[in-house]
Amino acid sequence: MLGRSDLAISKGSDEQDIVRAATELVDNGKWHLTEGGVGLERPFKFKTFKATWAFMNDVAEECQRQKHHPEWANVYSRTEIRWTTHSPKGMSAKDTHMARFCDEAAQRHGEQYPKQAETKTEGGPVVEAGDCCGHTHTKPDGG
Ligand SMILES: C[C@H](O)[C@H](O)[C@H]1CNC2=NC(N)=NC(=O)C2=N1
Repeated sequence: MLGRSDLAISKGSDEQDIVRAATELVDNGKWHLTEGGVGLERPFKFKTFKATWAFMNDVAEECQRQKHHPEWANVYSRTEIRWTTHSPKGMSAKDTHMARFCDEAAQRHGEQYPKQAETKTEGGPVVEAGDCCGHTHTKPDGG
């Protein structure tokens, strides 16, 4: 259970709603709080680059509807997504909404579960090239 003091909440937000939603996403979900509790982030992995891109496209369409953009990175079949509100700075209902949207969209696109060691991220949405350029794929586009 997260408390009010774990989060930096964007001014003008319903604080109880944010604490409740963030608790659900972190304690009962796969998201991590970013530094200072200003946002939520987590890595996603899919079977192919094509599936990853399709997922990111769905997220991008919802971003347009919500007028809210992510901080994200993509390498091959992985994407790392962070939701935080820049103005007013902190976590807002748009961030918790988008995190939930990502969970649902990822399921639709056949999310693969990252290994435990890969679920913790430090310092930003940067994904190591990792398995994208190894010897496991023979097709040039990897899938
Ligand atoms: C006018 C427009 O709604 C604002 O600039 C929005 C756009 N998207 C945004 N996205 C994020 N993540 N934070 C913001 O503060 C933000 N502001």
